[in-house]
Amino acid sequence: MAQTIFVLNGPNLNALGKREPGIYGGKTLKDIEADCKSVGESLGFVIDFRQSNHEGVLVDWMHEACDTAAGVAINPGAYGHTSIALHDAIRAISVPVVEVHISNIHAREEFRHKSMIAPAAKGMICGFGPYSYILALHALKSITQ
Ligand SMILES: O=C(O)[C@@H]1C=C(O)[C@@H](O)[C@H](O)C1
Repeated sequence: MAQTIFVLNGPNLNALGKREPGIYGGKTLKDIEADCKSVGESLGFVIDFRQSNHEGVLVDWMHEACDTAAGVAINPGAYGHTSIALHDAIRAISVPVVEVHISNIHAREEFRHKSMIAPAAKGMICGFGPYSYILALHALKSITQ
């Protein structure tokens, strides 16, 4: 039976492809979704790929994942640096969560260096471009056997 993995995306990630391509690359979120679904299938996962610009929606999806998914990969966007609500949502659920960032947040502006959710997550992958998502799927495979 294939396991479902939620891949959640936060604010402004719907603009990938147009948004600062020098930092985030030229792939659209649709391109990344296709990559995740293809690799996910090879790992025995069904990928439920979603994006919202709204913090509370992401919190609601985190709770939903607890009931219906084996794990979560989340690129929280800027909410990664600010959201106690997402931190608490991750602590509230029993499935593993991997934080993903396309860019290396530690090599950027100071305000991006801190993650509010990494301490609650299983781990974080950042800086490998869109491939960061693929690495997160492999990480989830290794801990959801
Ligand atoms: O690299 C990324 O995917 C993250 C995406 C964003 O939208 C930023 O607010 C984060 O600071 C970095």
